[in-house]
Amino acid sequence: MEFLSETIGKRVHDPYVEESRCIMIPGPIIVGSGPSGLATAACLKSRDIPSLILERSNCIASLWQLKTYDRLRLHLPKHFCELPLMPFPSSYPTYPTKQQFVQYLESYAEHFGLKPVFNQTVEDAKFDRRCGLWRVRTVGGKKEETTEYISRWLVVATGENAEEVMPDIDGLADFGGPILHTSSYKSGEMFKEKKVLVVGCGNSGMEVSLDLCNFNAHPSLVVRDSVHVLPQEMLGMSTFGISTSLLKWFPVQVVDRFLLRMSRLVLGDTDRLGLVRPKLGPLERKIKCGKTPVLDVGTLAKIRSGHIKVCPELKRVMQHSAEFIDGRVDNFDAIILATGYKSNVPMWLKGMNMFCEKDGFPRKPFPNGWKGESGLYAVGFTKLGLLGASIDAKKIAEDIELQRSLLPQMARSQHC
Ligand SMILES: Cc1cc2nc3c(=O)[nH]c(=O)nc-3n(C[C@H](O)[C@H](O)[C@H](O)COP(=O)(O)OP(=O)(O)OC[C@H]3O[C@@H](n4cnc5c(N)ncnc54)[C@H](O)[C@@H]3O)c2cc1C
Ligand SMILES: NC(=O)C1=CN([C@@H]2O[C@H](COP(=O)(O)OP(=O)(O)OC[C@H]3O[C@@H](n4cnc5c(N)ncnc54)[C@H](OP(=O)(O)O)[C@@H]3O)[C@@H](O)[C@H]2O)C=CC1
Ligand SMILES: O=C(O)C(=O)Cc1c[nH]c2ccccc12
Repeated sequence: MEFLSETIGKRVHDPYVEESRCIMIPGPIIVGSGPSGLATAACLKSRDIPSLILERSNCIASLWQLKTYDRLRLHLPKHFCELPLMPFPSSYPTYPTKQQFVQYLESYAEHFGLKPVFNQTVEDAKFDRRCGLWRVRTVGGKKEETTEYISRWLVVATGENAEEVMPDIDGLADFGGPILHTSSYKSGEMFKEKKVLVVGCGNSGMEVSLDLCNFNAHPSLVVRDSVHVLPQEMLGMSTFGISTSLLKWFPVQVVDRFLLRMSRLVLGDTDRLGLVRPKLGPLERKIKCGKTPVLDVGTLAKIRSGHIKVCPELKRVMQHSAEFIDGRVDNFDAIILATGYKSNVPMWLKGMNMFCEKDGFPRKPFPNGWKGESGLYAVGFTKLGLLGASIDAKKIAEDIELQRSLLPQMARSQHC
């Protein structure tokens, strides 16, 4: 098996070998080498099942390595974020830094011998009913060539954050200063003393605003609607940990009432700061609408002290300023779009009912979204972060092992 995957690896990387155009894969094809893809490949490997990971970028965990800011830390305690079969080093702090998390993922890939094929963007994946196989077409490599990979199983691990959401704001194209999405923001270094408009108040908008303050920039945060802000910890424990424990015993509405009462005690009345709370509670809203509550890591204090201004919805943007729906106009030097991300599955996975065309998520909600038909799987679309990805990965590996054991011996040894 090892030998075969190596041969395949060579063929894939060798642009002069004729067969590299169409490659039969002995195990599942996994699209995406983020935490979800790596976790699935590791769980498969632990069951002696080889897999091939296709990754559009040139490294593992590209979201974490290329699209996040320097000061990012995990905002859930580390034991909720570790991948299956390998814990975080005990020397890591409760909330590891981005660099530590990436180092952990690098060690994880090395430990399980995972070698994704980089620079391979999956542009099309179809199930060929005539032969019962998946045909996955990629573009990439030095010569931007097309390759077709063929397998019995396809694991979608492209993530909930595959593409940036770019908002349609009147006049944005006329703005004279820099406009960047949070996925390109590294630090506030280049914004010292500048007035920066941050559009969007999810965790990214909140944390980027705080980072800007720490670099002596002057951020204004657009809160167009409502938002739940919770303390990262309460009663000396993580809010996320308390929530998951309580959810085992109480209905979500009861847990939400408790969280809101505690938040009020720890953070005070956030409505007074312009951060109006939604009608649905924080966990119920996360489950029903996929909106992650903000875990406060210091932004509220900066709003309270006036270092971060809160603004209502934007009406329009002009060359050096912005107008808000309350009629207020203010000057800005730069705009940061903290407007979130979306799935890209509908762009490349064709003809399968498992994913919703509109939002690119599995139609069945957690815990049932991981398995589709014809050997199709989804990992990391649970809206439960890394914890959800680990749960999916384990189930997928177990299921593929079962499916494989049902194949006739001949087909198994021929890997198709
Ligand atoms: C700033 C930020 C902080 C976060 N912090 C936390 C946290 O503390 N805890 C937590 O649990 N979750 C957190 N999350 C949620 C995040 O979704 C997970 O941490 C995790 O990255 C999900 O892993 P994934 O593998 O599913 O997706 P990703 O990490 O997005 O990996 C998907 C991979 O698929 C590749 N890909 C996409 N499309 C294609 C294609 N067509 N062809 C080939 N490859 C493709 C991408 O390049 C990428 O490498 C955070 C998210 C962000 C944006
Ligand atoms: N430390 C950590 O662990 C961090 C984790 N994350 C995670 O990464 C994921 C992505 O987070 P994030 O990037 O914040 O994205 P989110 O989708 O969570 O938030 C996007 C925000 O942008 C707002 N928005 C969208 N369009 C507009 C518009 N036209 N005008 C004004 N506001 C707009 C949304 O408002 P509305 O709600 O009204 O649609 C929402 O508040 C989340 O799961 C988050 O938890 C992010 C940063 C740090
Ligand atoms: O950080 C994220 O994006 C996650 O999805 C994990 C997460 C952070 N805070 C939460 C609150 C409720 C459920 C999941 C999360």
